[in-house]
Amino acid sequence: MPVNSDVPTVEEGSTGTETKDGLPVNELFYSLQGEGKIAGMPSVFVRTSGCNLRCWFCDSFHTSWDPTHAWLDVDAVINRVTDYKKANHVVVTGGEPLLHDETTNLLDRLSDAGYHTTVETNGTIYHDTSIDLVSISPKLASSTPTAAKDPQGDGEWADRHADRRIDIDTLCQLVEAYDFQLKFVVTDRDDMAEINRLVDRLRDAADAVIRDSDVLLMPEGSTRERLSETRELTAEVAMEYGYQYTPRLHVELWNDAPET
Ligand SMILES: C[S@@+](CC[C@H](N)C(=O)[O-])C[C@H]1O[C@@H](n2cnc3c(N)ncnc32)[C@H](O)[C@@H]1O
Ligand SMILES: Nc1nc2[nH]cc(C(=O)O)c2c(=O)[nH]1
Ligand code: SF4
Ligand SMILES: [Mg+2]
Repeated sequence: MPVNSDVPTVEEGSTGTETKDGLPVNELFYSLQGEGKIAGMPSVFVRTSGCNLRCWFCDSFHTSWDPTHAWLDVDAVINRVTDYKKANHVVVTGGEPLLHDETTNLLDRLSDAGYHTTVETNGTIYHDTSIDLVSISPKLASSTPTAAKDPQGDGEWADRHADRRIDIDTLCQLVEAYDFQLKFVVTDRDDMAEINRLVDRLRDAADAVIRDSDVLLMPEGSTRERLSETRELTAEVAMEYGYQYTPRLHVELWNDAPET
């Protein structure tokens, strides 16, 4: 279901989806989970629009930098999910799906209906809801949209992004409440120092065990061409540090096609 309607005006500093009834849905589709511990699993994806961060590399530009969506109520989302008869897994992603209070209702309803739920989140927002796997992707300094890297402006989001991207208390809440994976986007070997520091801080602060196998390294790249530049380096550092490498199966299979 491509969704492309009702584009809001984006004020400076807004998430791009100020409140209205229902959920701002950018796309809803059936694919294979491409990333993480359950990569390969047939899954329905619900992609909400609006984000509190602005990674320069965001592969979902139309949920963050230029949010586009239709407003769907939870019943409508559930109806569309149940159209995919073979799916037992639902991935709720974005944008930042936990920005929207209504996402908690969606997750509770999906769980009541018997689905396994994964939430893909940047780890800056906590909600008490029905999540079987929280896939946390904390954003590293290398994700900051500096003037040189900003995809559409002059670095206006850089400070706000840098201030918001890591919130240790919220990361602790998430790993304490749910089964989790910590999925870091690797752009360069230099990212490893920050990843190790953050994992150490979390191990100190959180009342949950964080195994090396809960730490996943994912190569940056939203195209096959870019992935071919980052994946060997990412595989090497995964072996060096004992963390798990995660592919981006959907990019390998379908490149940057929408609804994959
Ligand atoms: C679009 S984000 C949506 C969920 C949430 N906002 C987040 O960042 O975790 C979905 C996943 O794609 C990853 N991602 C986004 N752009 C990427 C890129 N260019 N290369 C690799 N991973 C990327 C994010 O880190 C996250 O794990
Ligand atoms: N196939 C596929 N797997 C994914 N896993 C996480 C995704 C996301 O955008 O959050 C994603 C995605 O966009 N497509
Ligand atoms: S946090 Fe996620 S959705 Fe938001 S800009 Fe970064 S990658 Fe995109
Ligand atoms: Mg994606």
